[in-house]
Amino acid sequence: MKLSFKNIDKQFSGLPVIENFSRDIQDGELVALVGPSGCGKSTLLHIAAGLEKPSAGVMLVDGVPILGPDPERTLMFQENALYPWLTLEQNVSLALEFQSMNKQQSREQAREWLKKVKLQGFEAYFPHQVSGGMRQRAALARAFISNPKALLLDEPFGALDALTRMTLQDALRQLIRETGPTVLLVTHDVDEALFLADRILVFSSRPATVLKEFSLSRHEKTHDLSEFAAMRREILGLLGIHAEQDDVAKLIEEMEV
Ligand SMILES: Nc1ncnc2c1ncn2[C@@H]1O[C@H](COP(=O)(O)OP(=O)(O)OP(=O)(O)O)[C@@H](O)[C@H]1O
Repeated sequence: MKLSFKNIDKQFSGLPVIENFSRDIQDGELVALVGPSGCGKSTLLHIAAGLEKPSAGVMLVDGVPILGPDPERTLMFQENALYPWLTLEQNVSLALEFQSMNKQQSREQAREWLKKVKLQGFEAYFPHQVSGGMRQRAALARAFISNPKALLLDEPFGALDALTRMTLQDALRQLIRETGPTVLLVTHDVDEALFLADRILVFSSRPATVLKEFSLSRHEKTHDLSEFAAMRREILGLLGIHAEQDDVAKLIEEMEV
């Protein structure tokens, strides 16, 4: 599924948030949006989801203007993604029940997906009975179960500790490889963007415009980001974070000496 932002402007009560944003996200591409807090990244995601209408310009899906939300374009948030009164299995199966699949088939598929994200044995647990990382695994299963053509991820692992985040990034990358959706990923984590993305758009503060675009699609990805050190430093610099403030940058610099 190709997502096209065409000359998008967005204001909230006269406050300009997005100015003349145009980009095509190709079928199967993963594009990360990074930028200062409050610059308008989530707003772009909401426009792609059909939850917000642009003030000017048009949002196209495979060349056709979108009319509103659609399960083909699935949004996933940082937290509160699961219903606390439903078990993990019920939470995951609900995505299919909403699409009118019968309950028994939905539950069977939910169990399959929970297995894929390594939650076998936790089907009957409620969200508060498992860890934050396990909740986000279940949220990933729920996002992928309906086989969306586009995934719109808003800081999906932002609330997790660094180690859990890395295992979840691996799980996400595996699921993306298996199912091939187009992905827009909003993240504050430059390393996450470098690890997952084919392309990174770095935004200015509000109103959001693209300061620079980085292409990574030809690189083989690992969590060892030394290959990306220069790009990483440049992105952090564009965001106003300099090496002396950044522990990982310091570490990489020490390694380079
Ligand atoms: N529905 C809304 N009504 C009014 N203002 C809004 C609405 N949604 C977003 N805004 C405003 O638009 C601006 C951009 O918000 P947005 O959530 O898109 O930023 P962001 O880059 O995703 O921020 P963060 O990284 O902190 O999540 C903010 O000033 C926010 O208050």
